[in-house]
Amino acid sequence: MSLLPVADARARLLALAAPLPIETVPLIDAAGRHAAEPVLARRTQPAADLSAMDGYAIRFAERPGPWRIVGESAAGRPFAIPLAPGEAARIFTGAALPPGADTILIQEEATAADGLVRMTGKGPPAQGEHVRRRGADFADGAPLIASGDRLTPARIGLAAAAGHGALPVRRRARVALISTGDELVPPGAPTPDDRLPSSNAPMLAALCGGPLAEIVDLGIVPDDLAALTAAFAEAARIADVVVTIGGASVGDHDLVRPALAAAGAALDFWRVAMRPGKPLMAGRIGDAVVLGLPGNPVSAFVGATLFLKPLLARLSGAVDPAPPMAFATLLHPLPAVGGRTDFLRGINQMDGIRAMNRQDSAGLSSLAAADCLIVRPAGAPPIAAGEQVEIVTLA
Ligand SMILES: Nc1nc2c(c(=O)[nH]1)N[C@H]1C(S)=C(S)[C@@H](COP(=O)(O)OP(=O)(O)OC[C@H]3O[C@@H](n4cnc5c(N)ncnc54)[C@H](O)[C@@H]3O)O[C@H]1N2
Ligand code: MOO
Repeated sequence: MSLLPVADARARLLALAAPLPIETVPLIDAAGRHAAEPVLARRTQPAADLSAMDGYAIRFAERPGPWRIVGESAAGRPFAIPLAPGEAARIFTGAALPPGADTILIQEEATAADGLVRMTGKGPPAQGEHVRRRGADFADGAPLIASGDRLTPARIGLAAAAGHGALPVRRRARVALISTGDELVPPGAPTPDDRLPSSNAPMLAALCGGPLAEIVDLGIVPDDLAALTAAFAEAARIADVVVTIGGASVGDHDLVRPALAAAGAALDFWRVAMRPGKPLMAGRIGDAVVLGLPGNPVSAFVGATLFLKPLLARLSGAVDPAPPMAFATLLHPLPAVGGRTDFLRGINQMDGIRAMNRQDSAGLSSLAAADCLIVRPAGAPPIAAGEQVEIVTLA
C-alpha cells in the first residue's frame, strides 16, 4: 500500500461510518452535538409588537403630545385597552404595545406630570421607533436549524426560544482507546528509565471526549500478538470506534496490523502522506470503525485532529465533519515541502503566524505551546514571509 493523500484518506475513513441512531436529549445536554432533524419554530417571536425601551407607547402622528397616561404595560402584564386619540401608556422593555400605539417615546426624552406626558427631547425619528415587530426574529413554523448543524450555544438558545425543551440528536459514540507498548506505564505510575508514561491516552480523551464521545480507556496492552488480538476483539464488541495507539509502523514490535487482522478487522488503508502521522491506518472491525494512530505523541495528536475528530462528527451526523480551517499570514519564510503534507505546530497572533522552532513528532512541549497547525501541502514550493497559509485551529 502506498501513501494516501490526506483528503482521500479522510474521505475513505468517513465512508466507513454512518451517523449513529437518534435519541432525544434535553437542551441542557445537547450542546456541541448535531441536530438530527430540522428544527422548526413552534411559536412566533416576538409573539406581539414589543417595546425595546422603557418609556411611553404613543401614536407617532401625535408628537409632541401631550398625551394622557391611561395605563401601564409591563413584560408579562400587557395593557390591552385600545388607546384613544391623545392617549399614551407607560411601557417597559419587553412589554406589548397597547392596541393603537405605534411608537415608543423613551423616558429620557419625556416629562410626565399630573397624568400627562410631554415630549421634551428630539423624540422618536420615525414611526415604529423602539418597537420590536411581531415575528421579527422568527415566525411559527420557520426552519431555524438544519439537520446536521452543530448545536452551538446560540442555536441552543434559539431552539429554547422557539419552544423546544429537547432536541433529537445522534447518540454519543463509544470510543475505546487502547495504548500499546511494553515501555508504557499508566500516567502517574513510577517510571524507571526504561519506562514511559502513556501520555497519549489522556491527551486523546481530552481531545475527543465530551459531547460527541464517551471515552472508554482500555489501558495499556503489551507488545504481544495474542494479548493485542484479544484486546482489539473485546474493544470491537463494546465500542463504535476502536482507537489503537502505537505499534503502527514497521518495526518488529509493531504488531497492531497483524493483531487487527487476527481479530477479524478489514483494513481500508494504512499510511497517509502526512507529517507527522504517516503510519495511520483505518478499517472496520466487527460493527466498529478502527483507527490506528501512531505512537509518537504529536503524530497521535495530529492524526486524531485530522481523522478521529471528523469521524466523531460524522457519527454525530455533522454536515461537514472536516476540521476547522482558516487562513493566516506567515511571519517568516518556509521551505519547499516533500511528498507528505506537513502539519507544523504554529502560534497565530494578531500580526501573523509563526511555526515553532521544534517540530519533532515526540515534542509535547512545543505541541502544548502551539495553538494551530500550519498546513503545507505535499509538493508545495518555498513560501515567503507575508504569504497566506492555511491553518487548522486547535481548541
Ligand atoms: N523504519 C521505519 N521506522 C519508522 C517509520 C518508518 O516508516 N520506517 N515510521 C516512523 C514514524 S513516521 C512514526 S510516526 C513512528 C510511529 O510508530 P508506531 O506507531 O509504531 O509507534 P511506536 O513505535 O509504538 O512508538 C513511537 C514512540 O511513541 C511512544 N509512544 C507509544 N505509545 C505511547 C503512548 N500511549 N503515550 C506516549 N508515548 C507513546 C513510544 O514509546 C515511542 O517512543 O514510527 C517511526 N519509525
Ligand atoms: O509520521 Mo511520523 O509521525 O513523522 O513521526
